[in-house]
Amino acid sequence: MTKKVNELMTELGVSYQDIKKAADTMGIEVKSERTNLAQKDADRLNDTISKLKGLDSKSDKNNNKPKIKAVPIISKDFAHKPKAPVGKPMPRKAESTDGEVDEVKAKSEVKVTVDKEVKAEVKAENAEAKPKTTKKKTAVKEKPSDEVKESKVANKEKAVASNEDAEKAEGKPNKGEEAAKEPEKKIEKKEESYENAPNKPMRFKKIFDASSAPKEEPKPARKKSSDKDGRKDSKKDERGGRKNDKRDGQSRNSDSKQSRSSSRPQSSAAADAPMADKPQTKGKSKKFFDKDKDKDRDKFKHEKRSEGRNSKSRFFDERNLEKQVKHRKKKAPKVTEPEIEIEELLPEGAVAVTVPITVAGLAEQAEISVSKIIMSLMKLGIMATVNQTLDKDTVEMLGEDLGMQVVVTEEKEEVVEEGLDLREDKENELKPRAPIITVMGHVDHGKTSLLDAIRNTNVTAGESGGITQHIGASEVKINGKKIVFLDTPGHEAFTTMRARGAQVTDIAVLVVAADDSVKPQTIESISHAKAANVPMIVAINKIDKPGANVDRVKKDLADRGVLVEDWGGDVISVPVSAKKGEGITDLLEMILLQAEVLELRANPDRLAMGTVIEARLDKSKGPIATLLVTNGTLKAGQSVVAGTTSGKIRVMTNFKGEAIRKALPATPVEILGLSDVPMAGDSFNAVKDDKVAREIAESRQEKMREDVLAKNASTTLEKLFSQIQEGETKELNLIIKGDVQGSVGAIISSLEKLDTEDVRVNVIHSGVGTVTESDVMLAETSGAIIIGFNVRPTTAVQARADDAEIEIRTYRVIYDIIDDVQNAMKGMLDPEYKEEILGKAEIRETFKVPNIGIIGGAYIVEGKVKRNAQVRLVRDGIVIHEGTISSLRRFKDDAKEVAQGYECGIGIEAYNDIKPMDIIECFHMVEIER
Ligand SMILES: Nc1nc2c(ncn2[C@@H]2O[C@H](COP(=O)(O)OP(=O)(O)OP(=O)(O)O)[C@@H](O)[C@H]2O)c(=O)[nH]1
Repeated sequence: MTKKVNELMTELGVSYQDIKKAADTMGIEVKSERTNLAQKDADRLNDTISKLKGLDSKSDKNNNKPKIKAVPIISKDFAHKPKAPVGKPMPRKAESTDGEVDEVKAKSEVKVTVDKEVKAEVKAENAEAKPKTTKKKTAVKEKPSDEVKESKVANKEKAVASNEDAEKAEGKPNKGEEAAKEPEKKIEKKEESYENAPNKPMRFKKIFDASSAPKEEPKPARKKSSDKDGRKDSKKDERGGRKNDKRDGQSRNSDSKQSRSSSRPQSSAAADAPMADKPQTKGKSKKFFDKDKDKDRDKFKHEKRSEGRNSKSRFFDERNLEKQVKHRKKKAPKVTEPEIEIEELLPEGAVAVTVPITVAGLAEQAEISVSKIIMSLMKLGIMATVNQTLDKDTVEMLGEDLGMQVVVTEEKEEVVEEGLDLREDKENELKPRAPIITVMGHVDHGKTSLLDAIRNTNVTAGESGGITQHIGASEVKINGKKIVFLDTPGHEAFTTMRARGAQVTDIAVLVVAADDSVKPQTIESISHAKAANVPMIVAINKIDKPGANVDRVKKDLADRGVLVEDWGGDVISVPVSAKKGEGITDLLEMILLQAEVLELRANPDRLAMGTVIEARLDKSKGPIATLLVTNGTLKAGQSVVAGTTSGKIRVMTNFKGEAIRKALPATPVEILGLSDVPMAGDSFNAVKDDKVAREIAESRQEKMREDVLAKNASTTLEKLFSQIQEGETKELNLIIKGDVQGSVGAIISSLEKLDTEDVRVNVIHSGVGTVTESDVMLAETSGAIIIGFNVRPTTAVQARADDAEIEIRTYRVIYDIIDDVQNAMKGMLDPEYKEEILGKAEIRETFKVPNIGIIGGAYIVEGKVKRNAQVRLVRDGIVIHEGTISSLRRFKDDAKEVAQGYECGIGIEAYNDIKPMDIIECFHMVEIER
C-alpha cells in the first residue's frame, strides 16, 4: 500500500512544503507531490502533522505565526544538523511530524538537551505527550534560546509550561501571557534545582555538579551546538545558562504562584524573558551574545582583578561592557558573585584559588577535608597546620597530588601606608645637596686604601681576612663642599651589598689597579653602575707601582664599553696612588664637578627618608642602624619606621661618632632606639607619631610573616619537586646565621650562585644573631647544615646539635664558607683539618697586670684549656677575637693546662678587651683521615 504526497496534502489540508519538511526531518524521502509514500511512512507523517496541526491551529487563532514553527522536533538526526544561522530562527526543516514526536518523546525521557531551542521544542512536544516527565526535566534545563523568534518561543513555551499550561494552550490562551509566564516558571524550577546544592558558591557547586549531575549535559545537545557560534555551548553555556537563570530568577518577578512580587519594569514577553530571550534588535547575533556574554562579562570582571589578558579577551570585555550597560538600562540586572565570574573562565572541574591561601581556606574552596590536604602536604614534606599559608607552587603541587585541577592567581595587594610623607617635592622646596659616592672595583685594587687616603684613616689593618666586610659611610669636605662615601666591599661575596650601594649612590668611583687592569669584579661593578644608571668616575690606582700601565687600563675599559675622556668618551678618569696620596684631591674635585652636572637637590624641610646602610644588634645598646638620609631632615627624638621595625631615635651620631641633633639630606647617621634590627637596604621614613610608626612596622611584619610562611613551604616543596624531577640530584640545605645583616645577605647570594648540575644550594633560613636551638630544630627537620659567620652557638645549642647530628660550621672569613661549600659540592666534603674544641672557660673577673695587660679570672666550665692551643673570645654568642693564649696560670704558677671545674687566669696574646661573662673557647686543629 502506498499513498501519494498530494493525497496526504489534501487529506491533512497542509502544503507540500509542510509535508516535505516534516518528511525530511523524519528521514522519509519526498521528492515531489507525486512521490509515492509507503503506507507506514504516510501514516507516520499523517500522525505527526495531524497532531501538530491540531496544536498550532489552536494557537494560530491568537497569532498569525505559521503553525509549523511550533512543531517540536527532536530526533537523532536533528541533533547533528547545523544550527540556525546566528540571530535567525531555526529553519523550517526543523519541523517534524507526528511520527517523529514519539521518537523524540522517548528520547527526551532519557536525555535532556542543553540546547535552548531544542529544549523548547521538547517541552512543546511533551506538553502534549508526557507532561509530567517534561516538567521534571525542564527543572534542569536551560532557558529558551533567543535563536527562536520571540513569538515562536512564546508558542512553544506556552505549550510546555506545565501540564496545566499545556491544557490551557489547547484552550487557545493569550499568547503574550503564556510567553510571559513560561520562562519564569522554568527559571523557578531551575532555581529549585540549584538549591539542591544550597548556599554554595558557584565554584563549590560546580565541583558538586561535575561529580553528581553529569547526566544533565547530554551529548546530542553538545553536538548540535557545535556550530561556529555555539561551539562552547556544551560546557560553558551550561554554566553560563545556570548563572543566567540565577540572575534572571533573582531579578525577575513572576506572576506565578511561587514568585514573589517585585518591581518588574515590563510585563511583555520580551521584558519577562531572560535577557537571552529578548528579541534581537541589533545587527549582531543575539545567540552570539547570549552564549558568550556572561562569560565575556566575567572575563571583563576577571580581567579587572588579574592583569595580563590577551587582546582577544579584552575585545570581548569592552564589547560586553557596552552590552551590559545597554541591558542595565532595561533590567538593571544584579551583578553576579565574583566566584561565579572566575568559575566561568575555568576548565571543567577546575578550582580557582587565589594565593596566598591558608590550608583551611583551600579546603573550603576545593571542598576537600583539611586533613586530606595536611596529609598530602606531609607527603610533600611539609608539616603544615590549618592556618599555614600556602603559596602558588605549593597549591599547584597539592592540586597535582590530590588529582585536582587548580587555577592559581596571585593576589597583589597594594599597601597604602597612611602616616608616611610620600608627597613629591615642589621645585621651589629643593635645595642643593652633597653627592653620595660608592667605591667599587676588583678585590685588592685598593678601594679601602683609597677611602683611607681620602679620609686619612686606616681601616685596612683591622679588617678580618684583609677585606672590607660591612658597608660603612663617611663624609669628606673639599673646597668647603661635602662628599658622602659609602664604603663597599670588594669581594664577589658582596655583590648584593654593592648593588644596594649603587641604588642609593649618585656617582660610582670605579677603582682599577694600574698594574692589574680590568678584572672580573671590575666588569661586574661596571654592570651594576650601568644598571643603576649611575655615572662613573674611574680612579686608576697604584700608579706608583712599577708595573703600572694607565693606558692599558683605559684600553681595557674601552673594550668593556667604558670610554674615558682620553678615548673620546665622557667618563672621567683620574690616575691616583692611594698609598702615596697622589691624585686624591684631583679625584675629589672631579667628583664635585660631576655632582654639579647632576644638579643633586633635596628638600630639607620635610620628614626625612632614606636607606638603611647597615644594622646590627649591640647587647648593651640594642639595635644600631646606619641610615643615609636622602631627603628631608632627620631629627633626634623623632619616630622612624625602617623596614619592619620602628622606634624613636634616642641617640643620633654622625660618621665620626659625634652626637648630632639633626641630619640634613645626604647625611649618614647611626641611630639607636629602633625596636629591632632592620635589614640593610630597607628604606626608612621619619613619621610624626610613634604610634603610626609602630602600626606601619607591625603591618609590614604581618605581611612579611605571611610571605615567609608561604616561602618556606614552597622552598621545601621545591626541594622535593626537584628531587623527584631530577632523580639523583641532591639539594644542599643551609641555614645561615651571621653577626650583621649585610654579611648574611652577601653569603646567601654567593652561596646561591654555587648551584651546579648535581647539587642545588638551598638557603632555607637565615638571620642575624647566634645559632639558636630553633635553628637546630629547623636543621633537623630539613636536613640542613648550619653556617655561622662570626657567631658561635652556646654549649647547650651545640649539645643539642650534636645529639641531633646537625653540623654547625662556623667561620670568620666569607671566602672560607664559599670554598668549603664549593668543595663539599664537588664531593670533597671532608676538610683535611678539622677544628676540635678542647674546652671552654667563663671569665668571672678581670685584672690589670703591669707589662702584661688584662688577665681574665676564669672558671673552666667544660673540657680543658691548654696553654699552646688557640682560643677565641665569644661575647653574647658573637666572636670578638681569635688568637692564642699568652699566659695561663693557676694562682701564681704557670700551668700547661687547666681542667674543668678549676679556676685560672688567662691572658690572650696582644688582646686586652676581656670582660666578665665572656667565654674563652679553646680549640686546636686535628687532621682528618680520609
Ligand atoms: N703600591 C700601592 N699599593 C696599594 C695602593 N692602594 C692599595 N694598595 C695595596 O693593595 C692592597 C689592597 O688594598 P685594599 O685597599 O685592601 O684593597 P680593596 O680593594 O679595598 O680590597 P678588599 O677590601 O679586599 O676588596 C693593600 O696591600 C694595599 O696596601 C697604591 O696606590 N699603591
